[in-house]
Amino acid sequence: MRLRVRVPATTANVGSGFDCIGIAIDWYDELELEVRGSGVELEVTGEGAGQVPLDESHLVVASIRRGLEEWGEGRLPGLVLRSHNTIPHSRGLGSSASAIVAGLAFAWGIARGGDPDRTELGRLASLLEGHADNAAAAVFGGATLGWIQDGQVAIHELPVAPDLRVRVWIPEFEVPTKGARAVLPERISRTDAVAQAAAAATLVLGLGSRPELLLRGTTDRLHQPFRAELMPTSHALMLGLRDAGVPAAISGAGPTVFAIGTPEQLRSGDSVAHDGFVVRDLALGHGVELRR
Ligand SMILES: Nc1ncnc2c1ncn2[C@@H]1O[C@H](COP(=O)(O)OP(=O)(O)OP(=O)(O)O)[C@@H](O)[C@H]1O
Ligand SMILES: N[C@@H](CCO)C(=O)O
Repeated sequence: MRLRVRVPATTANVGSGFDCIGIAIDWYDELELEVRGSGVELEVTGEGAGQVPLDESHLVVASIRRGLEEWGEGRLPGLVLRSHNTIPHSRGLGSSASAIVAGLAFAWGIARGGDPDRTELGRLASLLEGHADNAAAAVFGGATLGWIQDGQVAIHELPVAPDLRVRVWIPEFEVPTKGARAVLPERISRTDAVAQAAAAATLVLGLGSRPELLLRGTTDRLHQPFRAELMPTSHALMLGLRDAGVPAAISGAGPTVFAIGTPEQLRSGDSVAHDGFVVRDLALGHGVELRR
């Protein structure tokens, strides 16, 4: 059996939607899987090559195993996995969620065949990742609202106006998500909670049909201020872009800076200095694809 998976990069939080709003972007990892013989053989090219493990602890292989426990017989068959990675790791572009979603899509193909049930894929991917924002977007594509509460996963696709585009500013340095979560406070004030809820609702309106609300909708009091010390140059760039009118936020747990808006809104940041960052203009992405 041979299977192929194409899985998008994602940005999470989008400022106000911490741990619940995610957006897929048209930037993909491509993976091929051959089910044969015994043992696990891995070939990794591109991002993470020489860094990710080449045994069963590899995140894609571990996710295949987990998916087979859930949907199949549980036993990991002999595998040859070729992973062509373009999504940078630990930069806030959802590489770990993409790897988990890819592994689960393969598991579905092995155990069940046919198109994956996206709700089921999103549920398990969110639980494996620990939060649903990147995982939901990687599974469904476009923009999603996804969260985990009391062990239950809820995912809804969000409407996005067709003229919205994405720009990312990617630095060389990495910030592992684990470390970026460790600096977050356990509690926030009621004032901040109200501001965050209002901003997240405003973000949904902005994405759907009112781009002039995106600048307000991408404000945040829950994570970005506390993570600034881990990524001072990203934080300064994000603030500079916002001063110029660009709806910018830290992408996921950082350190990439992300903006979504009309082409005109994104152009308003063209003169903001961004030394040390590589800029990419992108569209929204499709959800994971599984092919034979
Ligand atoms: N394609 C992949 N294959 C194997 N392991 C991967 C792959 N992509 C990511 N990983 C693992 O996930 C780690 C990166 O996960 P981490 O959560 O720190 O960052 P991220 O997912 O890129 O960013 P964010 O969650 O902020 O969007 C890598 O160091 C690697 O261990
Ligand atoms: N919502 C997550 C995204 C990173 O995976 C965070 O900000 O920690």
